Amino acid sequence: MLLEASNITKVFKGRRGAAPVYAVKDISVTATPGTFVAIVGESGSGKSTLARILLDLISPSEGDVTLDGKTIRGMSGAEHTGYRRKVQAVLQDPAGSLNPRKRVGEAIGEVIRLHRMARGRQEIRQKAVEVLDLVGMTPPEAFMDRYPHELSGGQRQRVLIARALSLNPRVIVADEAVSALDASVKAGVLAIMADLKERLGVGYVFITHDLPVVKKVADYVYVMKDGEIVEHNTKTEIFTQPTHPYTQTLLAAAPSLERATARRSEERKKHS
Ligand SMILES: Nc1ncnc2c1ncn2[C@@H]1O[C@H](COP(=O)(O)OP(=O)(O)OP(=O)(O)O)[C@@H](O)[C@H]1O
Repeated sequence: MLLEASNITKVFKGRRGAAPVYAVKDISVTATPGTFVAIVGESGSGKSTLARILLDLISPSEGDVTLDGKTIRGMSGAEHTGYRRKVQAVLQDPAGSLNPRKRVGEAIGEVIRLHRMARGRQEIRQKAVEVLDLVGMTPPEAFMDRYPHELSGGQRQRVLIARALSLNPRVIVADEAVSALDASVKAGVLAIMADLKERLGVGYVFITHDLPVVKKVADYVYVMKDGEIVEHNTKTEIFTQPTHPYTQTLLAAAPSLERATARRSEERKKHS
């Protein structure tokens, strides 16, 4: 399977007579199952806009997204549904993405039922247990009846990954999916994602401003700045021989960013 965004431009109307905003400009990205692709860039560089386009939530102004050569805009209703199953989202803010009134088992079960991934209460429950197990929430039965507020941030993020997995996706688009988590929890969720890549062949388009995370898990990296991709290469090349000045600046700033993040996390712990 090959997911391709080709020459994508997205223009938003300027607010109250302001000039139009070119959120992404003529960018091309590819993703495949079993590969961890990272899109890195600072705030406002267009990463989330690209994520929303890949997830078929908004349409590009120019360019096309294709899955195995078939463009999204040419897809029938049934093909769209298939696309949205194969390309799943795991977004930031796990608290906001889960309905506070639904238990974990229900939240996952309703997605399974809606997409007819299993039939009947027993089979649906079994599938939900299976995906919770896959994300390391063990024993899964202990989590099925919990509400989101009874889970930690890392556990909520795992539930979101489990819910996405219940649809057997080939690629998961993860937008700042671990950014809000403390370092050790973040490492745990990333380890699960890497494990799913190895065991199930899931691919990722992993959107982040967090270079240490990219260094840890990515296979291939796209660097975005002001709506453009300024450089893309294998992770090793990006980290050892960055060619674009912007990538070099990002890398030079990374160690201090890492220290600042660790400091913030320490301070949060002290105050909590
Ligand atoms: N619906 C919209 N209408 C107008 N402008 C928008 C809209 N969505 C995004 N933009 C603008 O497009 C640009 C890129 O935004 P985007 O959210 O994609 O960047 P980002 O790299 O994901 O940033 P962040 O990490 O802060 O979310 C920004 O200038 C933003 O203000």
